Amino acid sequence: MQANTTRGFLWSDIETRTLLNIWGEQDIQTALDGNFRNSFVYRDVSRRLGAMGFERTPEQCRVRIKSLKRQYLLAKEGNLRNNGQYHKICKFYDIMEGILSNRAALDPQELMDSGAGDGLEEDGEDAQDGYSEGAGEAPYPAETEVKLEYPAAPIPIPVKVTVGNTSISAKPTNSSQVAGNFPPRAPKRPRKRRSNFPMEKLMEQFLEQSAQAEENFYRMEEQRLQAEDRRREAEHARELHMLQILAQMFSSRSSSSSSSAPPKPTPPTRPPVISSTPPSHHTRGSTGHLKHPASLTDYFSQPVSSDPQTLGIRSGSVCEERTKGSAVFEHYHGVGSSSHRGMDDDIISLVKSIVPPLTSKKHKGQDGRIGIIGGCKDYTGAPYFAAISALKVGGDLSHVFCTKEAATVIKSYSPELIVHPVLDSPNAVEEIEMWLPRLHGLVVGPGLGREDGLLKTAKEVIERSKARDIPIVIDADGLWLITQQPSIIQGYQKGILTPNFMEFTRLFEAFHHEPMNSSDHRRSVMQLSGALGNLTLVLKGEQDLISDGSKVYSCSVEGSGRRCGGQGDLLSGSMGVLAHWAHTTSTAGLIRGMNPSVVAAFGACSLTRQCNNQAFQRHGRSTTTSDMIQEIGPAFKKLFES
Ligand SMILES: NC(=O)C1=CN([C@@H]2O[C@H](COP(=O)(O)OP(=O)(O)OC[C@H]3O[C@@H](n4cnc5c(N)ncnc54)[C@H](OP(=O)(O)O)[C@@H]3O)[C@@H](O)[C@H]2O)[C@@H](O)CC1
Ligand SMILES: Nc1ncnc2c1ncn2[C@@H]1O[C@H](COP(=O)(O)OP(=O)(O)OP(=O)(O)O)[C@@H](O)[C@H]1O
Repeated sequence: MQANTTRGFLWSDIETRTLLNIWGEQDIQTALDGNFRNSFVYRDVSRRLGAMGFERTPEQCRVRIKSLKRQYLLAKEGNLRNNGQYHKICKFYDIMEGILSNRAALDPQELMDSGAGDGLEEDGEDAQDGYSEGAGEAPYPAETEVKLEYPAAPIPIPVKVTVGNTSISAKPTNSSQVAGNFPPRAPKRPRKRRSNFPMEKLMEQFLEQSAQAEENFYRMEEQRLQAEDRRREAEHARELHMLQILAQMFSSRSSSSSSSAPPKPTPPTRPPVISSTPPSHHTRGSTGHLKHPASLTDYFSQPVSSDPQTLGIRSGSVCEERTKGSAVFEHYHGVGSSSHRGMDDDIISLVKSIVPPLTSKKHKGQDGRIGIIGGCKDYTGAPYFAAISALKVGGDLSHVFCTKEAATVIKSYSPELIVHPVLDSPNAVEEIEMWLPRLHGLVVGPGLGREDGLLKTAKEVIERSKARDIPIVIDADGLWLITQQPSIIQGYQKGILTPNFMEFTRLFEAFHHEPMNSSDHRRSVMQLSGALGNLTLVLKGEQDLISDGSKVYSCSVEGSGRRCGGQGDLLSGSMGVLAHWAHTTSTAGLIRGMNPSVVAAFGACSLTRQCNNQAFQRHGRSTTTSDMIQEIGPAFKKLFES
């Protein structure tokens, strides 16, 4: 028997719909119809579900289907079809109806007649279960560790029914009563009243409330599991960070002790990045980037300040700012400062700290599920570049939401991508929104085009993603949209805009209603970021300038002279993943005094430029974005894992 490896009891609507779609496929139905044993069929169902990004064991799939069939039967038996109540009992009634009505082997009369249990068992799906249905959903063979779809102990469901002015309470003993053994008559009621009582109504209310109780249970379970997930992720991030600090402490100790030369005064060439303790505790390592706290406990327990006012700005210089009792990011570039190698290294070490460890404890999806909104008739390469880059950086799943016409083309580029041909469908927003709860980051714009309908959909998706607090990177045609309606993203702290010079100029002029001062890009970047509500802004170019309105960071990792189209898509796709990692790490309190969006932006810019450099060394003038994508792995390793 297979042990359960998934986390939750609760199936989301989208997960259930996907399961039903798979279960309803012709070959699956045929296999189930024709076979006495069905375990291999559910293995296939589970595998297909996994390919869609939902990890469930075959046993869980089977139990879920069984439960759905029960709900379907209840709704059908309850004869609620005509008054529209059936949806409350069986949310997926229509889909079930569609599948089961096509099932040749299933006699509808038989379905209606089979009062207790599943009522659908004759089709062979459950014939080899090895357990009986009589005691409800719970009874698995003893050795099975599968988490139950329903709680092991039946939930007593108090039912309150109002008839005229009289309230009646009924207490079923367990869920199997709800399922199949519903008493033919309501208990303990005066004969006179019963004769007037609308039995159908009573049953309807009873079923409705039992479904409600079941739903409440699932909701609570979901909340518990989410809290558990967050705790686990924070723990992972914390462990990793402690290891990194330890490694840096050791390396700084060993390099200073291995040196036979007499100790020199500490050169001020590479100032430390992070200080977690008040000035009196500072002990600067001779070679490390981190100002080592007196102890690790101190490091994690200090209060944090990321307030730009607290940090201060000193134009054109590297400076140390010490604020009593606050962890401060100690140096940065003010407006107009030149790039500084030590500075780059310091931010790179922060990027390193957001990279999640690769461990055997994780399951698919935990390191990032990224959505790309883009891909239309004219542009299929851009969303592909963004989506594949997200995977190559270390995201687990990449979804592309594109137009129908673009979908097959994008799929044909790569089996790695999950492609949804929904962007131009009439209910595009709802179709995309179904996936939002599962996405950790969104990239809007690569290859989106500028058709009104598509831009309107993109706008709605951005709004709904903001409501879910999802990091959003906006590039290319997404920036066109923002130029028309800046309020869509203004002030959203998990938003990052990545304009090239042209796109930046359009945005700037839309905001400031005056031409941009092209002699001082730094000032313009800072100004526009401030006007956007301290949103993180990346002006791409010879140097990538990154600002969150309080400081300007410049990324000048060496690239090459090759400017092939699509490099910006590599940048935005990888940034989508890094933004997720940075915000997760920041939530765990592990990036201090630094805006996580800036850390992600800096990481993605460095990576893109490094890829460009490496690809150019191999291919020279013939370098393309695909060549750069091949370099993501080695470049990432070189920058962030060395
Ligand atoms: N393989 C694919 O599918 C790819 C598809 N892509 C997709 O194409 C869509 C349109 O994007 P886009 O960037 O071409 O459109 P747009 O903003 O009108 O820019 C064009 C104009 O801007 C100028 N210009 C550009 N950069 C500049 C700079 N740095 N500095 C100065 N000027 C600059 C340039 O001027 P020109 O050289 O013509 O004088 C030109 O006039 C979008 O969805 C994107 O994702 C791309 O991702 C590539 C790979
Ligand atoms: N002059 C340059 N020198 C070095 N690197 C550059 C230069 N211009 C751009 N880059 C790098 O290429 C990345 C993409 O910038 P680019 O200006 O090509 O974006 P884009 O025009 O939006 O791209 P796309 O072709 O995908 O639409 C930048 O982040 C930067 O790292």
